[in-house]
Amino acid sequence: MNAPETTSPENVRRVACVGAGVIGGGWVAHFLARGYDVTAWDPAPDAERKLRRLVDAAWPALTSLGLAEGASADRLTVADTLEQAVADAEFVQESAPEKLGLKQDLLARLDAATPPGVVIASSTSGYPMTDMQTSAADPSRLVVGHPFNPPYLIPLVEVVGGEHTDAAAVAWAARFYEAAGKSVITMDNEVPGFIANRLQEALWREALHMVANGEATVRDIDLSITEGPGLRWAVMGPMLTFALAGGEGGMAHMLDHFGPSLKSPWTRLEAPELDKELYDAVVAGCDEAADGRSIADLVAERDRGVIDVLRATGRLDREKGSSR
Ligand SMILES: NC(=O)C1=CN([C@@H]2O[C@H](COP(=O)(O)OP(=O)(O)OC[C@H]3O[C@@H](n4cnc5c(N)ncnc54)[C@H](O)[C@@H]3O)[C@@H](O)[C@H]2O)C=CC1
Ligand SMILES: C[N+](C)(C)CC(=O)CC(=O)[O-]
Repeated sequence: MNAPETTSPENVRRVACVGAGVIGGGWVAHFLARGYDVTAWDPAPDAERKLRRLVDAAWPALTSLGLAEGASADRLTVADTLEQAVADAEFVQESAPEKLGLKQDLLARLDAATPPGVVIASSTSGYPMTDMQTSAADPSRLVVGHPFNPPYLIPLVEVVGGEHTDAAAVAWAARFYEAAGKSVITMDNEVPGFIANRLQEALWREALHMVANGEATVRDIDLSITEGPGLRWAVMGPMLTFALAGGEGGMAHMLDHFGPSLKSPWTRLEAPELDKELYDAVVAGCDEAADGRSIADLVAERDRGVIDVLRATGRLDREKGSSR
């Protein structure tokens, strides 16, 4: 970074969130619950109303998890301009739409307006930072901090820099997210699609094939995960889960036994064409699966379920030991 960092990651008090939709709003709720002062900016005319509604909807879940000392939704300020939002920020989280040109311009604007030495993270779900940092005067402080929806409940953040990012900025961001209660995976190189999204997209691609081919309904696909592997994945990842499939022989036996099936042609399908038929089938299938529940109902149901899983697997107890 061009200037020495002004605040250590553990001492950050003021965070700016730029872009306040599903993810930016989720970040705002998370940082507020962790006791930060948060300034948000979003150019949409009704952004403040939507943001406060999102925070209000998340607050009961966050309260049941336990708020940091002094945490309050009143510590949110919605700024009139991007420049005002970041003027005093000690960390900036960008969560604008996933459009490369927009991210390039926005990160350059943020870099110009944010105090020197302050790390700026993008929530991008797939662009490499090398491609996004092209217009910034100081690209060295720009990192990816990829969250999972909703950022106020799902702990994981994937952190990685670009070719022009200073390694110190990546390390600073990882320490900051950890101090803010997140679980961090730091990548040394720009893995295409990061780690978790590569895995999720592989599953998603196969699910779309099955809907397109009439092999499974949207409901079958969701049930196959929630009543099947998804239950195990909340406890152990796919690697250790499959090691147990090898019995006492562990992963070695699992590979000897089932390794050859990896060569089956269906295990590496190309992405299906997202034509109107498939699009309509997936949207209609989700409406049917929602069974009259609104998006707000589903968000509340998801949040309750995630909290139950975090609690049942001891993650909340572990978190109590963290600094915030
Ligand atoms: N939706 C998801 O599940 C996840 C999304 N992400 C990433 O988070 C970012 C935001 O995605 P969502 O929140 O889903 O989108 P969204 O559409 O819900 O929100 C985007 C917000 O950005 C605002 N915006 C538009 N132009 C802007 C600009 N020039 N500067 C600042 N804000 C601007 C919009 O008014 C809107 O409120 C994307 O990079 C996406 O890839 C990451 C993880 C999960
Ligand atoms: C759908 N998505 C690719 C934007 C999802 C993510 O990036 C992470 C998540 O929340 O699953």
